[in-house]
Formats: sequence, C-alpha cells, structure tokens
Amino acid sequence: MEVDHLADERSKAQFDVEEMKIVWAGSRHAFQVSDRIARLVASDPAFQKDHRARLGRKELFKNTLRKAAYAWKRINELRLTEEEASRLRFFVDEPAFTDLHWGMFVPAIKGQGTEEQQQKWLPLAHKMQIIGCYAQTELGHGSNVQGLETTATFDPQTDEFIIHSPTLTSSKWWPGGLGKVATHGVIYARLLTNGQEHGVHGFIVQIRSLDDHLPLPGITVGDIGIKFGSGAYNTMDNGVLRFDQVRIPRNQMLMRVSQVTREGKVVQSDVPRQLVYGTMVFVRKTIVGDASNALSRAVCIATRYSAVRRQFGSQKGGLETQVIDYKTQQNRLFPLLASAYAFRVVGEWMEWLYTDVTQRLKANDFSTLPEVHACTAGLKSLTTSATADGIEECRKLCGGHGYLHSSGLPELFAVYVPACTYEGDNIVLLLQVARFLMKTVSQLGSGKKAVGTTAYMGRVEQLMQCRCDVQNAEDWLKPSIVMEAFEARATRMSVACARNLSKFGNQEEGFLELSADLVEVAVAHCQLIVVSKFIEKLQQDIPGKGVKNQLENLCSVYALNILHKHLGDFLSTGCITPMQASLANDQLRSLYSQVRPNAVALVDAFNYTDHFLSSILGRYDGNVYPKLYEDAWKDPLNDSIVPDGFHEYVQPILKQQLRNAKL
Ligand SMILES: CC/C=C\C/C=C\C/C=C\C/C=C\CC/C=C/C(=O)SCCNC(=O)CCNC(=O)[C@H](O)C(C)(C)COP(=O)(O)OP(=O)(O)OC[C@H]1O[C@@H](n2cnc3c(N)ncnc32)[C@H](O)[C@@H]1OP(=O)(O)O
Ligand SMILES: Cc1cc2nc3c(=O)[nH]c(=O)nc-3n(C[C@H](O)[C@H](O)[C@H](O)COP(=O)(O)OP(=O)(O)OC[C@H]3O[C@@H](n4cnc5c(N)ncnc54)[C@H](O)[C@@H]3O)c2cc1C
Repeated sequence: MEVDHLADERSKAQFDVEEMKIVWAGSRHAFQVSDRIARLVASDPAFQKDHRARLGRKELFKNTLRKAAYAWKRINELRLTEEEASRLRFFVDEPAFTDLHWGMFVPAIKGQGTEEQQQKWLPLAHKMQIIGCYAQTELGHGSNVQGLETTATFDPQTDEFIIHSPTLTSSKWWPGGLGKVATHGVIYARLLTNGQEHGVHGFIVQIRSLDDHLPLPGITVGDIGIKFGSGAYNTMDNGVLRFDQVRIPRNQMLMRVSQVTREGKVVQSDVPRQLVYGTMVFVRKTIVGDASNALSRAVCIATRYSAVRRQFGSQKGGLETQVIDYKTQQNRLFPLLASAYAFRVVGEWMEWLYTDVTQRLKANDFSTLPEVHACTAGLKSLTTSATADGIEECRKLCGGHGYLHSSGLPELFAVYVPACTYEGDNIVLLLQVARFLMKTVSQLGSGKKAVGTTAYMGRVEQLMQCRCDVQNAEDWLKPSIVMEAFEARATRMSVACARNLSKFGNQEEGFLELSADLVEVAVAHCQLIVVSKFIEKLQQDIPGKGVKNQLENLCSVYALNILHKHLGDFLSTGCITPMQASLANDQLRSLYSQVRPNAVALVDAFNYTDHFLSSILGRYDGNVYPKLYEDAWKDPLNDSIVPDGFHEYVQPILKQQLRNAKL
C-alpha cells in the first residue's frame, strides 16, 4: 500500500487546493488540458527522462530526436489542438529543435512576413515539411543587433539577394536547432541595395537539402559544442553557420516592415522599423510566464523536502524538527513560493498585454509598442534573474541531497540559467527599460501623459513628497500603502537619475557613466509592475474556500520581502522610515506563520506529476529516503563491485605501498 508521508501536511491546508489549481492554470479549461496532457506524457514510457544524465552527447541528442518525432506522431494521431500540442512539448520537458521551430521561426514569419509570404511558408512549417530556426546572433555580436555583419546584397540582374558572411565574427553562432536539424532559418543580415545600407532585416534561407539533409552549396554549418551542465541543454543543437555568397530569391526577405522592389528600391511600410525585433518581444513575454514554471518546480521540490527533512530539536527521544519550521528556512523559501505565484500573475497579464498590442498593430496603432518593449524586456530580465537565483537557493535549501542529480535541481538550474542571457542579456534589457523611463521622466513637464505601467509617474509631485502612513505592522497589509511606497521609490529613483543625467553635456556619456544606477531604477520599476499586477489580480472575484486569502498572504510576502531586500532604496529616498521598515519585517514574520500550514498544499496546487518534477526529494508522497537509497544502486558505477580501472590504476599503488611497508 502506498503511504503518503505528507498527508499530515496536506490535512493542515486552510484553502481549497482544487480551486487553487484552477487559479494557477489560468482557467478551468487550461487546468483540464494541462492535467490531461501531463498524465498522458507521464504514463508513456517513451517519454522517460530519468536516464538522461548518463548518456553521452551523441546518444543524448539521438534520444531527443526520437522523443521529438514520437511527440509529433502522438500530436497527429490524437489530433491535438495547438494548445494541447504546446502543453505536450512542455511536459516532455526536453529542450529540442522544435522549441525554436514553433517558438521563433513560425512567429518570425507570422510577425514579419507579408500575407503572401505567410501563405507560402506557414503551411510548410505547420506540417513540419520544413524545420526552421532563428539565426540572429553571431560570433562577434549578440546584444548589439545593429552590429551584425552578415550581409544580404540585392542583385538586380538576377532578382536575388546574396547572403554572405564576410568575416569570421559574422558566423551565426548560437541559434538553437541550427546545428544539426534545421532545414531553413530566418537569418538576420544587413540589407544592401544599390550600394546603400538599410539596416538589419530577416531573410528566409534554406540551409540543408530536403532530400539528403546535406548543407546547400555555399553553406558551412555545425554544432557549437557542449554547453553548461551534463545532459541539460545539450539536447539542443545550438549551431554555427557561414554563408559564401548564397543566393536566395528576392521574395524571401521578410517584407512586412520594408520592401525591396524589382529595381532594388527600398520602400518602408507604415509600420515602425522596430517590428523587425518583434519576435524577441513575443518570446520575452513567453519567457516571463515560463519563469513561474521553472521557479514553481524548484519551490515544489524544496517545500516538500523541507517538510520531510528533520534536523535537531528532538525532545525526549521524540521526532526532530521539520526543517520547514525553522524561521530561516521560511525566510528563504516562502518569498520564492510567493515569487512563483507573482510571476504566474504577471505572466498572465503579459499575455493580455501582447494580445492587446497585436490587435493595435493590426489596426495601425503603434502607440503602445515602446511600453510593451520596455515591459517585456524588463520583466524578462527581472523574472529570469530571480528564477535562476531561486533555483540555486532551492538546491541549498535541500542541503546535501539537493546536490544529487536525482533531486532534479542541478539539471533544472543548468537548463534554466541561460534564460538570463538568451533573448537579451538581462543587464542590456534593463538598460532598455531605463532609457524608456528616462524618456518618460523628461516628457513629464511637456504635458505628454504617462500611460500604462508608467501612469504613476503622472503623480510625480505627490509621489516626490508623500509620507508613508504605516503606524503598526498590520498597516503593511494594505494594498494602497504598499503601492504608494513602491511607486514613490520608483519615481524618486527615476527622478534622481534623470537629474544626474541632465548634469552631463552629452546624454549618451551620462547614460554610460550612470548605467549601474539606471539598472537599479529599472529594477525598481519592474518590481512595482509585479506588485501592482498581483494587487490588481486580488481585486477580482476569486472563488474557492480560502483561496483569495492565501493569494493575499503571498502577495504581501512578495512585496514585503522585496522591500526588505531593497531597504537601502526605500530608506535613502525617504519613502519609509527605519521604524516602518522594522514593522514591515514584523509583518513578514507573521505572514510566514500563516503560510507555513499551507505550504505543501500551495505547491500541490501547481499540479505537477512526479514524472515532470523528476525529483526524488519532491515526490508527491514524500517517500524520500527509501527511494534515494534505491536510486543510488542504479548508478552504473554500482554495476560491478570492483570498478573498471581499479586493477589497472589503483591496485598497483596499493601494492607498491604494501611492498614499501614490508621493506
Ligand atoms: C523559442 C522559445 C519559445 C518559447 C519560450 C518559452 C520558454 C523559454 C524556454 C526556452 C527558450 C528556448 C530557447 C531560447 C532561444 C533564444 C533565442 C535568442 O536568444 S534570439 C536572439 C535574441 N537577441 C537579443 O535579444 C539581442 C538583444 N538586443 C536587442 O534586443 C537590441 O539590439 C537592443 C534592445 C539592445 C537595442 O539596440 P540599440 O542598438 O540600442 O537600439 P536600436 O537602434 O536597435 O533600437 C532603437 C529603438 O528601438 C527600440 N527597440 C529596441 N528593441 C525593440 C523591440 N524588441 N521592440 C520594440 N522596440 C524596440 C528602442 O527602445 C529604441 O527606441 P527609441 O528610438 O528610443 O524610441
Ligand atoms: C542557450 C542559448 C540559446 C540561444 N539561442 C539563440 C537562438 O536561437 N538564436 C539566436 O540568434 N541567438 C541565440 N542565443 C544568443 C543570445 O541571444 C545572446 O547570447 C544574447 O543575446 C547575449 O548576447 P551576447 O552573447 O552578445 O552577450 P554580450 O553582449 O557579449 O554580453 C557580455 C557582457 O557584456 C555586457 N554588455 C553588453 N552590452 C552592454 C552594454 N551596452 N552595456 C552594459 N553592458 C553590456 C553584458 O551585460 C554581459 O555581461 C542563445 C544563447 C544561449 C546562451
């Protein structure tokens, strides 16, 4: 009979876990789809993944190809919808070329291709008759997109573009799926016509033959080599690609933003040039939602294990203390639990924001594009940095056992941590947010209304002077008080930076000199967005016994923990007093006591299967020790009692020692 070692923990929950599962999934429908597909994947031995770390690169990669092909077969056999197929790929939980095909190649064509181009290429991509990648980054330039060196020169004689890599540093470097699988790519290159340059644009280029998969003439392509962590992201074939005067028809330049005529004239559409960067906006918003997936997964493991693990405190031979009951453990774990929920909420809002901007763009309203760029860039940066740090903290929260591969945490960290770099280095992205904020501040006096997530700056005079109204710890539970403190902090930091910037004769020089401060301003603004979206969510009707109350606690934990971690900002800008900071800490401690009995149920609400979690420490039933013990014996080193190499290398040393001893 299966024993639930966490049953006692589950019985303490003060809310309806089933209803919380629906809040987490986003809707009843989303929950049902997720739940069904997660079970489907978990019950299919073809999707087994616990042996990954023991495979060499070639075997690992072949295994990924097999899984991706099998997943595609099941998607077709079961006639899964787009939503179901995407959930299936998510639960298969193995980075693969398909991520880039569906996640970037298809969106790039949708976002930057004309109607005609979409009609030609999308059906081929949707049926996977071609497999695409997104090839922007080069060996010499990633962040600086304007610095890309690959050229696309229009040849009016043949009505073609010549794609060329003029230098070593112009080699495409990093694109996922490119190394070994992609047949096509959206390639970013500088457009040259009639001897003039017209900036970076996307081009659909065939890379490999559809008959024998060999590179087409003029193309050199391969994998860039092993990446961080064994197994982990090495299931992906990140690639290198060089072009030697490769010709493509003129109609393979993605022409929604600019067109090149038969004569080689460049005609700009009425859409902003920045739409060439649109795929990055799309993926960044997806990455925000994905941060909550990765963080919740780590937190689920650390919470369940912290309830199982006992150390010290035994009274008269009784049970020792569960480590989750130590305040230090709570102080490290519960803010991460709260962040997972906060990022879920902000990820949901991001979906709304993206849908909104897409509709506006269709109607030729480009007004919200700068703000959407700032939000996606900033929140991508904030959530991925916090998640990468959070996963590592969860590993430490699990003590020594967290370092075992079977805890699920090392692989999760290795797969996740590049999120701080891909789709824009997190610092580079925060500097984009800072530019947007400085622009907003500089326009405040000109009568231009601050809108959307910067609307609070419209109240700059009030926010520069307001005094925090906290008199006792419970006051920190009031959303209006928290909001004002965060708005005042972000405004005061922005205004101070703008004033410092204005002291420089040259704005760009000032921006470089003050960039470390500007990053902090951007972080303050992004944290405010997360807090405000969480608070907004709580203004909705949320059904289910105790569900709203739990979310309120988590929202307060998120906000007050940020306040504590960034106390320097709040105090130095005079937004709160030292006494009020101390009251915030009192309140935080009290909130931890309220979260404690609900902690295991709050992670159950993520509804993760044991297959997906892939962690002995995070098992649903909490049966950790027997399974850890059992798992150790499965290691190939334990296949034989005396290891290979012992007689060859170790025994001679021992024998030498014995001989020496006898002498
Ligand atoms: C595929 C994954 C699918 C789903 C994801 C789900 C889960 C995640 C799991 C796995 C992920 C798997 C794989 C990861 C795949 C990774 C792919 C990549 O990394 S692709 C490459 C990404 N590269 C970058 O992000 C480069 C970063 N650099 C830039 O974005 C820009 O160059 C930069 C923002 C730094 C701007 O450069 P700059 O030269 O300073 O300015 P520029 O002249 O270019 O722009 C001026 C003007 O434009 C505005 N602007 C800039 N970017 C955008 C934009 N994206 N949208 C709208 N507007 C933009 C900028 O603010 C400025 O405006 P103003 O003139 O000031 O008004
Ligand atoms: C796993 C993975 C998958 C990827 N997949 C793809 C893909 O599918 N397609 C693709 O095209 N690309 C892909 N990339 C590339 C990725 O987008 C770039 O690596 C990323 O944009 C960062 O650029 P970079 O490597 O040039 O970093 P750099 O810009 O060289 O960063 C190095 C350091 O310089 C700092 N820095 C740079 N510029 C500034 C500045 N202006 N001010 C202050 N500091 C600065 C950064 O903060 C960082 O600390 C992938 C990368 C990884 C790791």
